[in-house]
Amino acid sequence: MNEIAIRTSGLGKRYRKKWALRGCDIEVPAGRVVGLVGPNGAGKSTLMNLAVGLLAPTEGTLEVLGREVRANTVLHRVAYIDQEHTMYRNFTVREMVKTGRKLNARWDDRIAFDRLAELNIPLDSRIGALSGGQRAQVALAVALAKEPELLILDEPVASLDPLARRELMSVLMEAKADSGCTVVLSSHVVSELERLCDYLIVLDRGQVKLADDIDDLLEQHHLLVGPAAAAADVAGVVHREDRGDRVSLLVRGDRPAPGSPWDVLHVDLETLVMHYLTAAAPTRLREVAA
Ligand SMILES: Nc1ncnc2c1ncn2[C@@H]1O[C@H](COP(=O)(O)OP(=O)(O)OP(=O)(O)O)[C@@H](O)[C@H]1O
Repeated sequence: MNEIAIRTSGLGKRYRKKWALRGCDIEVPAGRVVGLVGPNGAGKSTLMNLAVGLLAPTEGTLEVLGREVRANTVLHRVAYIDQEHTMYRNFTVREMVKTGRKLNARWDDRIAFDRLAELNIPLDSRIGALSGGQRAQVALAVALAKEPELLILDEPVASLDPLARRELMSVLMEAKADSGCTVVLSSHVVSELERLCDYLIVLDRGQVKLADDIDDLLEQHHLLVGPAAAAADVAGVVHREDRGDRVSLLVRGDRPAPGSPWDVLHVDLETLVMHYLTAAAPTRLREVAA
């Protein structure tokens, strides 16, 4: 298996005059569960669509599973579930599985049928008659029957209620444990990703703000709270919040030496991401986030 599942260099995609993604340099290690986060319009779907060959780059390079993405080079090894869990609504569940078998060279019916049986999803139901949670489960079962090495899911739980979200994520994690494939999933909800993912990519207005192991990110960052007058001496400040003569700093780098004027606090992932996004955001967004 390749050690890098997705490698991009200077990757960019422009729609007419507007860049949806630009200067994107990432290396996603294989076998990981990757969270892709960012506000609306950050470029998450664009990056995912590039990775599965649904869009062509405007500039830069993109390799998936060790090969440059061109029509059909690697796509039989990649499965993609879009935000709408797009499927033929008039097909029955069984017909969806059969269609998958016809369309894919690599395919194992049993993977889909076993998962659908475990979830008590009737094979003769029409897709359009299923609940949102069931439809998402069928989309996942069909994607897994492809035995993908890379599974990409664009906001897979956005339209689901909390119970259906939990069930889908638990099936996803079980499948990941069984197959060892690389999983990339996007979400707006960082707390949801923290439990599932071990690698994080943060996008904001088409730019990569962070791309790293979650454990490393948490290890490398800390919050310093102390006198505003001492802030100028601190290196690696990502975000600053002033409160009178006190200041709170999100810092990437070494912790201060003992005896410094700073209280050092642990930072959780949600706070970390929010600070990166507000650090880069226009004033209006900073006010909303405060
Ligand atoms: N087909 C298109 N034509 C023109 N502009 C587009 C098109 N698709 C996306 N964009 C623009 O590109 C930018 C990135 O969009 P993208 O859908 O990749 O963001 P996203 O992070 O997935 O957003 P969301 O969380 O809302 O789904 C946005 O400004 C969007 O308006």
